[in-house]
Amino acid sequence: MTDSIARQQLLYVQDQASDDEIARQAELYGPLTDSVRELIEVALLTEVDDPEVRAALEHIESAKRLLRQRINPGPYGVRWGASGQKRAWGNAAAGLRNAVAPPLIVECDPDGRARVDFHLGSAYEGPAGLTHGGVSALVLDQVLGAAAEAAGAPGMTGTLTLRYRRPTPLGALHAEARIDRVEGVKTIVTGHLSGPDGVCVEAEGVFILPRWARGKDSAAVSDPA
Ligand SMILES: CCCCCCCC/C=C\CCCCCCCC(=O)SCCNC(=O)CCNC(=O)[C@H](O)C(C)(C)COP(=O)(O)OP(=O)(O)OC[C@H]1O[C@@H](n2cnc3c(N)ncnc32)[C@H](O)[C@@H]1OP(=O)(O)O
Repeated sequence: MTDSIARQQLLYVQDQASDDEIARQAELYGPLTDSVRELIEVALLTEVDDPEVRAALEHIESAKRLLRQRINPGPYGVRWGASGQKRAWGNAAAGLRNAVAPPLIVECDPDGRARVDFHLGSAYEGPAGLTHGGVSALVLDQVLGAAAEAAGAPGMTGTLTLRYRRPTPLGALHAEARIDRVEGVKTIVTGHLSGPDGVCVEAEGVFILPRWARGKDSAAVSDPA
């Protein structure tokens, strides 16, 4: 086994946190993450005068000093608590502690369907006024992957094929996915991302349970996030 695979496995952790402790952390860190996410938008769009920008910067630097006093060297990894509750809180698309995530709160069914209504603000712009194509890929990767995981057939993305049918606006969007078929360690999932005028991006993904995870307790990797 290569070092990088061994390091990757170490970041899947059963930390035995109780449901109460997980709820406490979610209540504490959720608002922090939301505030930082809003800060990204405000920093992008503010038009206040120079002194206000400099004053805001001082406040932000001071908040960072406070938070840095004790810090996980990172990344966050994926953790399971005592009841099996999963926390992928660092996830770039869905992580409760990741201000970069839109975030996606994906609803899943055990038959391998997933859907999410979400909002993309100005921080996700690609072409003027439109969603960045890589962000659409991020969203679809997550939603298709969640569908595979919900059905107990999780995997790493092997191939993700996208067809950008019409420009994706910013704002209120929807994505959904469903398992098309399972072929051994491969799960083939299809889905789309849509805006107010209809489907913007169609997707097909092949999700593969990596060699190192085969034969492991699949419940540990298949609890919906
Ligand atoms: C205990 C923990 C377990 C965790 C596992 C699940 C985690 C996720 C779970 C839940 C997530 C929720 C949602 C998340 C969504 C976002 C996911 C991402 O962003 S993932 C990051 C981007 N993807 C990568 O970085 C992959 C990098 N590539 C690899 O690691 C390997 O190449 C991998 C795993 C894709 C395949 O390697 P091999 O060695 O395990 O597979 P071989 O045994 O060679 O092949 C198995 C079958 O797959 C086909 N295959 C191999 N690579 C393929 C590919 N790239 N595309 C299509 N098919 C491929 C082969 O032809 C073979 O098919 P035949 O069984 O013979 O029919």
